[in-house]
Amino acid sequence: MTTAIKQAEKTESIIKAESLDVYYDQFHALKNINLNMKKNTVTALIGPSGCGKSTFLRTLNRMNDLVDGFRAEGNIWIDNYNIYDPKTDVVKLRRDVGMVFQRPNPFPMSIYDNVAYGPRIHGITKKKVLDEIVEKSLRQAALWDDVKDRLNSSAMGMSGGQQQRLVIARVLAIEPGVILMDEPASALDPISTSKIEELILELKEKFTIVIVTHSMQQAARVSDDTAFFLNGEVIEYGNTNDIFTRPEKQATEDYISGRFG
Ligand SMILES: Nc1ncnc2c1ncn2[C@@H]1O[C@H](COP(=O)(O)OP(=O)(O)OP(=O)(O)O)[C@@H](O)[C@H]1O
Repeated sequence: MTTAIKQAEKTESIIKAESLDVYYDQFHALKNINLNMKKNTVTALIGPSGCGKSTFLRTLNRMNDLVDGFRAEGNIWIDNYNIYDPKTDVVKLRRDVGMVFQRPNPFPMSIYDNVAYGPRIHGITKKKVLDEIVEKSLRQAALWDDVKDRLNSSAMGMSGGQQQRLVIARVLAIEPGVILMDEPASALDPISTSKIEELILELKEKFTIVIVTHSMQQAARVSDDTAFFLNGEVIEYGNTNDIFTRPEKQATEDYISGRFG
């Protein structure tokens, strides 16, 4: 394969929102969103509270379907399929598009069983295969060395930062292409936060990541592209370095310099 082709593959867009409008009953929560995210990149969604970041993130694996009064118009393409097509297999979508929440939410079971949970649900029963998946996922989540001698201990005995990396390992075990993260480090101490940030940078080699964050420093450290949301609209979207050093819109500049939000 030539370098040019590899490069083209790397920059191919994997997530595309086209004229997306979202409503909660009469409330117009997202207005004409158009974003085009490339494979193996990290996109940060920033903006003040209530501007629609989480709503947008949750439309990417149809988590909002469960919310009363939710309605989406427009299209979201992930890996060339329209996820709002009525024929979409939502179970498969959620396997392809994993999600990590603000508070670590390990299941009350062993470390091993947390990671093996998804593969088991998807029909994998052979111990040897599960062992391999568990080890690989824990290694990818930079947790293997911490826990390899206590795989059968309860996940509830881990620190908050370890629990969040375990949750990431649980997501990785089902081999998604895309990982959504909703403020994944906001409940963690600074050391655990920097471990999660390092992990994000490693994971983007294999996955495409979309992260909601309230930390401008975090967005600047981990993301390639940034979308600035305000009142349900994307005000500015582009290369993170450009957005942070020479934003085109006054509102973006005001937000990133801490003048509101
Ligand atoms: N289930 C819901 N029903 C009705 N309105 C909702 C619902 N979820 C969110 N909203 C509204 O949609 C708007 C966007 O909310 P959203 O949670 O997406 O914002 P956000 O930018 O992620 O905020 P934060 O940074 O505080 O998490 C807000 O006005 C919120 O009140």
